[in-house]
Amino acid sequence: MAKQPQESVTVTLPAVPLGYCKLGTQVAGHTFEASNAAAIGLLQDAGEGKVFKPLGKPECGEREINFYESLAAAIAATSATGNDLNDRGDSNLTDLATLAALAPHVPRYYGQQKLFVNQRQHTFLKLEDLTHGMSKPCVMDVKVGRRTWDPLSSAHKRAIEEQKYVICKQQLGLCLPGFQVYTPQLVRQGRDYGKALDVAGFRQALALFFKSSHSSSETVLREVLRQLCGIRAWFKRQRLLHFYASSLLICYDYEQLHHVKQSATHLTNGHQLEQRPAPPVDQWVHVRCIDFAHIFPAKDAEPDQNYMFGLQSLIDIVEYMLQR
Ligand SMILES: Nc1ncnc2c1ncn2[C@@H]1O[C@H](COP(=O)(O)OP(=O)(O)OP(=O)(O)O)[C@@H](O)[C@H]1O
Ligand SMILES: O=P(O)(O)O[C@@H]1[C@H](O)[C@H](O)[C@@H](OP(=O)(O)O)[C@H](OP(=O)(O)O)[C@H]1O
Repeated sequence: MAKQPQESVTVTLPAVPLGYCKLGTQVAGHTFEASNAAAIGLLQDAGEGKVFKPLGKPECGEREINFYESLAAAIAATSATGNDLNDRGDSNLTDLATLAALAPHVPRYYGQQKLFVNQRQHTFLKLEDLTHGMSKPCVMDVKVGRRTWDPLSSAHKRAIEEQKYVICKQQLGLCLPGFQVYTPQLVRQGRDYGKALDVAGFRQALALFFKSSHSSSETVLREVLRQLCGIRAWFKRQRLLHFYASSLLICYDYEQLHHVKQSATHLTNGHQLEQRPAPPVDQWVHVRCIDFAHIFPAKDAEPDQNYMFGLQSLIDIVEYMLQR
């Protein structure tokens, strides 16, 4: 039988549902790959302000869903009982109140959503887009903790994790899998850049990200410090969970730096300026805990020293930048 001529079809991956696209501001984590239909990254919807995170490996997805669902249940229980769960002497209720207190430091969760991507159905977590409304989003993903392997990791996974970002991880309890910043040109760096950094390089990357030479960087740094201290206060209080390989996502809008500068000029020389005043800083600077794929119950109700060590290093670096 004569062979039919084959039509060559070029499929551009990812194939995503109408109204969705790749999350343009994703700086780290699992991403789409042009020639691998199984590689799935984060999606965003058209202007709705939500991101969609794929569940990934089954055990990771299950832990992350459990985390967000438990947090949602704790928030519901706390609001139903008028925020007085701590005073009732019931340890379960106290735990719910403690967990609920993490909510301001985590992206809002809107449940699960199934979407067809690359011709297969995947489950996604629907989350608040921390960069929503930013015209020039600067985004940094900082992974926290000297130890980034969880208690169920194989010896192989443990070895892989211990060989990455070695200097920063061991000395600071931090690593830098990716960031993007406007300078004003958009500069993006990924995991290879982060893996090559020593402590001085890590500090320089933060100086670049926060534009420590820019006159408005103090406003951003003070707000980042305030939010980091809020997260530290929660970790000091809680004995429920240990976070492995979890990140802090730091986002701010480069565009707003000019408004801050103009408001400052307005105040100092008394002239009327046409420009709008800057919105409140917590509307365009966000620091949130993300990535709960390796979250585990705290063993023997111990505090999460591994996370707190890294978090304190980041706070020390930000405080140092503010003093200069
Ligand atoms: N709520 C959010 N809003 C905006 N961007 C987000 C949000 N969550 C995640 N991102 C973006 O996606 C990236 C990856 O997120 P996340 O760490 O949750 O994914 P992951 O694939 O589990 O990562 P890893 O490979 O480290 O396990 C972040 O660095 C950030 O750029
Ligand atoms: O920092 P890198 O070099 O990007 O390394 C990745 C990072 O450690 C992720 O946390 C991990 O995903 P999990 O959290 O899902 O384990 C991923 O494992 P994977 O390649 O097995 O997915 C690693 O490749």
